[in-house]
Amino acid sequence: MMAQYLAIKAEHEDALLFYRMGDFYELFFDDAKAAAAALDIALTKRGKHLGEDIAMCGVPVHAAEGYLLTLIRKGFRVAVCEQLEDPAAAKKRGAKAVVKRGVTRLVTAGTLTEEALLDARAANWLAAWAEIRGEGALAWCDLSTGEMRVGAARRAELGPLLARIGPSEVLVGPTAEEDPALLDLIGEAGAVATRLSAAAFDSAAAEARLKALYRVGSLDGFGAFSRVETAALGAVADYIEITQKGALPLLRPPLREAGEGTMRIDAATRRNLELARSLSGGREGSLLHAVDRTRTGAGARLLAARLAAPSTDIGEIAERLDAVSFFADDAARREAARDALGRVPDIERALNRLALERGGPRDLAAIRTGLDQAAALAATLTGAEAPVVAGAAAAMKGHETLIERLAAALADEPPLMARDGGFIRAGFDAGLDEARSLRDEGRSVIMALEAEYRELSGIGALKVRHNNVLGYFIETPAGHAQKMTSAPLSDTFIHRQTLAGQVRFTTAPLSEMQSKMLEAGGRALAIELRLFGELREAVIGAAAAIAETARALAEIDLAAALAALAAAEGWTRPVVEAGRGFRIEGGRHPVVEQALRRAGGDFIANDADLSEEARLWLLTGPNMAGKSTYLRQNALIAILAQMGSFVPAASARLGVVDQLFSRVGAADDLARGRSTFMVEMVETAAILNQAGEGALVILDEIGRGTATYDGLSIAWAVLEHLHDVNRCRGLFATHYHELTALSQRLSSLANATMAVREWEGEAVFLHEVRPGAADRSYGVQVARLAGLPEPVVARARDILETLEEGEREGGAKAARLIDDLPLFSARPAAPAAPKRPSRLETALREISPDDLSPREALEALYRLKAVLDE
Ligand SMILES: Nc1ncnc2c1ncn2[C@@H]1O[C@H](COP(=O)(O)OP(=O)(O)OP(=O)(O)O)[C@@H](O)[C@H]1O
Repeated sequence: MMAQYLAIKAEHEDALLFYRMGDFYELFFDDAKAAAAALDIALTKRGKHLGEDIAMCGVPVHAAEGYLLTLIRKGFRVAVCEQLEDPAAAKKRGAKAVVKRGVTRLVTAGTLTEEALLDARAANWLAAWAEIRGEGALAWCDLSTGEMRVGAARRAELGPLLARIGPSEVLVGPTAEEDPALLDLIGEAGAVATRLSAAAFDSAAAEARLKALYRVGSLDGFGAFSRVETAALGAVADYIEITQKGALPLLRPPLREAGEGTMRIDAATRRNLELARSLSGGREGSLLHAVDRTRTGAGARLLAARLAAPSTDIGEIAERLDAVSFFADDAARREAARDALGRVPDIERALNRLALERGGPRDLAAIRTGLDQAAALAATLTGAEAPVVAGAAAAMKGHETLIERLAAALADEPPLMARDGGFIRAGFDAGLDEARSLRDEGRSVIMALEAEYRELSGIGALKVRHNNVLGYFIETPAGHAQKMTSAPLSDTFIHRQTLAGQVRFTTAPLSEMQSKMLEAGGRALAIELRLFGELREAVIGAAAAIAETARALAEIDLAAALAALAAAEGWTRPVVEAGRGFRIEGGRHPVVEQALRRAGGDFIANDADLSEEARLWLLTGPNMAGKSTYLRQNALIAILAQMGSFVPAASARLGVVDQLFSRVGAADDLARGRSTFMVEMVETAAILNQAGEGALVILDEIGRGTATYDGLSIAWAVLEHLHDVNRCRGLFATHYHELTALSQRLSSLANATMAVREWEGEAVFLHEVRPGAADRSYGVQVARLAGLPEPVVARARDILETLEEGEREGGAKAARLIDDLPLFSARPAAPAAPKRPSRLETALREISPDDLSPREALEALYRLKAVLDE
């Protein structure tokens, strides 16, 4: 057995080998050590190999999925090695024959399909990056839903593309070893990199692989792909072959995605705007989380995809908005649709599990229920004019025959696994009904035998029981053993087993009945499995139409969810048009607004108008006044509008934004050995080099990470460049008030500020954006609010006053003033500061209590009191 193990393991060096032994998957050697540590399970020993103990650990087969998931999440790959024959068959070959085994599947992060291993509301992408002589292409595929995409991309575009897609696993060629920058990009996107051989990326071999994968004779029907695109697709196909061991998924034809057509948003901007994840890494706090009202997993996945890639096609955006309007205008239809959607299972994933021969009766039932609900839903959408809704409604119909067949065949609540049987409805198949009734009659015959044997033996405690080892048997308390094993009863009862308290027997009629039942049960299961296969074939035969229906359901779910969101949150339909307008009235930040509401606060709405004379806004204002929130809300409104959603504003009219950049003076990126300021500058450089006229740029306190004058100079030059060269729309928040003077020189730069009211020496933030420049920063007030010790606040206030005075009176004076600042006199409040004793203290010290008579003591007390009252 060890020889067999080692041979199989040698073919799967880079994966943990789950070696099936009966009811367990066992792991050996280093695999066992790694898995025991990762899963926190016991590490044991089993025999010796080359004189050393063999480390071993195991997981029960019925609970394997949970362990698999933990291992995959921790970055492992797992080869699942099954027993390919019945152990009894091996025994027939000889007592020492080893059961045949083979790897039936390689489980990796990008190739999961099981419901339990997947997040229902997120896609699971497997991507492949191919490069041929300087040209690159990325292919990406979701095995669980059958989606396949490909797009040419330059190396510089790969980061943003990976950030948008968020794959779990990226396949790369062998040269990636010498390409740490590529591996970094993949790591940053949160994916594991898997290296394949150069042959996997061979574009000529790729064609043959793709033909086999799609079961087509020619790829022409899919459109023309470049060599490098074909290579990337081929690598995905190769990996599917390796990991699925021959099971063919139901992939849709590869969809070509050119970079055009979607808003370009790089990884830093996505992080910054917290589109799919908050800065702390979770879903909570992200835009996606705040806007997700979908009722189905497929709807949630579509929402995530749209939010990750807002459109730049005005017609497409308008059509999507029409669909949302349709549901926004008709609350009754919306709620009816959402109710129906709540009952729709994940058809897409069920379909693909069936195709990969990993599906069970429950997946068939999911298709039955899903198609049935889809037809009912389509009936409520009649007369819809919005083309997206009308198109979806049409795609949701036409499955009557299949629904009827599945409904007639399947039990209402079928089991997960086909091999458990019991999922075909009674009355569907005469042969099955007959086998089942034979099996069930057997049970009543056996129960009748029990009564008969009780009478025969005169033992009232005699019982007929069943277990998996003996099958049916007769059991009596041990006290009756003598009687049962002597004549005349021993003629009927054949001894099987003696336990501490009981003795077990069988009889000829019982064994005979049992084998009849076994045979009938086996026949029933075989019939069920045959029917399962037929139903599965029928479903696979209609796969393309079912997939269409699934997509239509997701589309309706998304439109109805966005409409529900708009109705609940008071959002309005935006206008997205050609040109470079950007006019928002009463805009709000969706995430901050919801958080404030939960805390019982109100969000103050603000306008923005980046029309031609004021393309760039320079926003000054105190800390905590709401600058960052305002900047981001405008970017988020553009994203929402272009993904086809209503927006949190009283009105919004936007010229299409084709690139979006957002930067904040970043946090240290120590892991990559870069300082805050370096990161900030690298990212700013990317914007200045890339932003075109259709871009929207959001810069929050760029330049703050260095010395004041360096920072100011950089911010100044960046602003000029954005204004004169990039000529894009933008919002620029800064603490450098000096920059406000630029608005006189730069024709399209406007100053705006956050309104603050001073009240009893404290700053009250009104969160209102107004034209003009801030007069001061209120940093010291904020520091005080934050609980800085009072002496530090007082000292800061002194220094600030001195510096401001210095600034008014010129540089040389300022320097002198700083020299003059009474550094030590500013510490009077510090507890350790030396003080001159007061008169009362002096008087107290002069008293020596031991030398005083009671009367003198009283007089001293009067004296002290007098000093105090002086
Ligand atoms: N429009 C608004 N209405 C109500 N509250 C708001 C609004 N904008 C911001 N706030 C509140 O003010 C807090 C601070 O906002 P924000 O971080 O945007 O300030 P900031 O000016 O960028 O501060 P800093 O300069 O310190 O980064 C937010 O957490 C939010 O609770």
